[in-house]
Amino acid sequence: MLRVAVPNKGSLSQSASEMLRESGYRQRHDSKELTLLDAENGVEFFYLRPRDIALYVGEGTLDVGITGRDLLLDSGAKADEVMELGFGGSRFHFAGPAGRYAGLDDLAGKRIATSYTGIVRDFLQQRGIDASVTRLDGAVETSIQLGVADVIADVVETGSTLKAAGLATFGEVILDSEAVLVTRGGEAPAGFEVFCRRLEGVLVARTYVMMDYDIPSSRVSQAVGLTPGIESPTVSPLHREGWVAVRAMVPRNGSQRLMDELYEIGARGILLTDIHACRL
Ligand SMILES: Nc1ncnc2c1ncn2[C@@H]1O[C@H](COP(=O)(O)OP(=O)(O)OP(=O)(O)O)[C@@H](O)[C@H]1O
Ligand SMILES: O=P(O)(O)OC[C@H]1O[C@H](OP(=O)(O)OP(=O)(O)O)[C@H](O)[C@@H]1O
Ligand SMILES: [Mg+2]
Repeated sequence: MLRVAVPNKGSLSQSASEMLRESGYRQRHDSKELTLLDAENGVEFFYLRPRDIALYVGEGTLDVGITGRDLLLDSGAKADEVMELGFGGSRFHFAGPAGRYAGLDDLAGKRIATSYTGIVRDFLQQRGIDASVTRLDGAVETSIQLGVADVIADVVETGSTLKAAGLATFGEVILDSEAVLVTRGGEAPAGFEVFCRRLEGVLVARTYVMMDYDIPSSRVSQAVGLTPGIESPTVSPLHREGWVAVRAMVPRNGSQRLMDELYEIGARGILLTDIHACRL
């Protein structure tokens, strides 16, 4: 049985369960359920705080986990990132009252509030910056107004929370984060490869669409240059003399522009269809 940790609450929880469901696994229907056994697929899911997930995996108590890259690094756990999952994207930034701070040089001697003390302390140490770090559980933006800190270091997604608090980021992005799959390294546990392949299948199905079109044979090499597919496109004869049908996976982004270009060079009957799952 592969033992998998899944975020039970917060920004990553819903998308993680959705991805697992799309990968063909059972997921809980009630957010109070703490574990769920999917015996048919040989997986047991444990719903845990995303901040704790890398620790369980690093200790070897659980085999695989879904968490944020920022939470993994902050934990200092002996777990490794093995796959980006394409959701839960955020940037980790220093921020202060808008207009007051110009760059990281301004951090020296300041009081920094954050929920991610591991990341912040490592960063300050690497840069040789001397500043004090206070750990807060959340709502760190308010700590400046209340006089507890001069600067915060926090997750920024849309930036609307910072703006509402009259704060602005300064300096470079400390970390680009997203949801990732983590394991402990060493020998892969039984069932791990199948689990990864299923998630990869969903990632690819989300990123690609299937494109079909008909084109005169004389233009096929030009068309295939535009839609090379993953291995190579399928080209089949049509009943109509001098025409072929082409089928290839293409990136979802830019697929409308690609349809325009194919039309320009003589393709007709151009169809786009969603892919629901795949194994490459
Ligand atoms: N808008 C966001 N706010 C917070 N975390 C976010 C956001 N968008 C993505 N994330 C990512 O989600 C993870 C944090 O999730 P976590 O559940 O610990 O906090 P949360 O979403 O703020 O939930 P809560 O504060 O309600 O417990 C991090 O990896 C973070 O980068
Ligand atoms: O850039 P934004 O889209 O505004 O999102 C980022 C904000 O969301 C999170 O807070 P959350 O709502 O989780 O509250 P918390 O501080 O209590 O964790 C995070 O800590 C930021 O404050
Ligand atoms: Mg939060």
